Amino acid sequence: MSLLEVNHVHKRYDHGAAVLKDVSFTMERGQCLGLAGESGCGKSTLARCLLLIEPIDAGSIRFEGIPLHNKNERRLKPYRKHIQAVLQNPAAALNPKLKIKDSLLDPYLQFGREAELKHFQYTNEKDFVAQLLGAVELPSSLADRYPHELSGGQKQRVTIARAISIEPAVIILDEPTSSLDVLSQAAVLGLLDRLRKQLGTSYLFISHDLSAVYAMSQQVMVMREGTIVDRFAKEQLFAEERHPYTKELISMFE
Ligand SMILES: Nc1ncnc2c1ncn2[C@@H]1O[C@H](COP(=O)(O)OP(=O)(O)OP(=O)(O)O)[C@@H](O)[C@H]1O
Repeated sequence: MSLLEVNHVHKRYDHGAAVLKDVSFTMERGQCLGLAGESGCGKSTLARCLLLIEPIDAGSIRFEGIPLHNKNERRLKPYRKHIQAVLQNPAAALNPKLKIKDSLLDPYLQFGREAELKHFQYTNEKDFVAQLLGAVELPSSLADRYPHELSGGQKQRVTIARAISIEPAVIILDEPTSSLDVLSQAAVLGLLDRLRKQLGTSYLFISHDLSAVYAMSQQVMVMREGTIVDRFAKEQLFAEERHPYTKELISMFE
């Protein structure tokens, strides 16, 4: 059984045109599945549907075979801990009024007891926060700072630490490095890759940049105007049977 199974999902915003059109795919355990496509094609909408923030209009989303789509909040709560997110703008993702340690503890306080941690151990707040900061290669001295006292790269590492804190099965990474400079981008991508291997987490890695998706993923999907037009193993990127749109995206980074 696949970890996450998306079947024939359709989505439109009120009175607007269809944004997701018959989207189907599966995600396997421990893998990074990439999703590339140009701005506005519906990638973030798909991310929000998978994070159960946006309802879908038709189709299904299953986690370990259990349907999640359009369940009420009470019935969804047990599944929210399995699917976490790291989004484009870390400044917006962190509450400016909370110290880093309090942002880091938030998911554990919400879901920790049910999370059955294997890699991190919770003995007390201070030690747990230090373990999380260590995992993303930040000093524990940052725990008492506020977000505005951190660089963009450090903030994004904090949002990654927060996402992994309850060891979710899936992390949706929606353009996680696009607000960072080139050096920080490479460092954060390297960190994400190491953490996936260490923790066995599955990633959906979303980017407009096919070369970043290629670098991170074992399987790649290409989206165009709300439809997945191509899916292939990374090694098949340059194969003749690639969709013409994939070839167009490849030509942009060659
Ligand atoms: N909350 C919303 N209400 C109405 N329309 C929306 C909403 N969010 C997104 N859209 C529209 O849905 C379409 C897809 O947007 P989406 O953000 O999913 O694309 P994207 O591929 O993630 O783009 P980008 O890479 O620029 O973030 C766009 O036409 C956008 O204007």
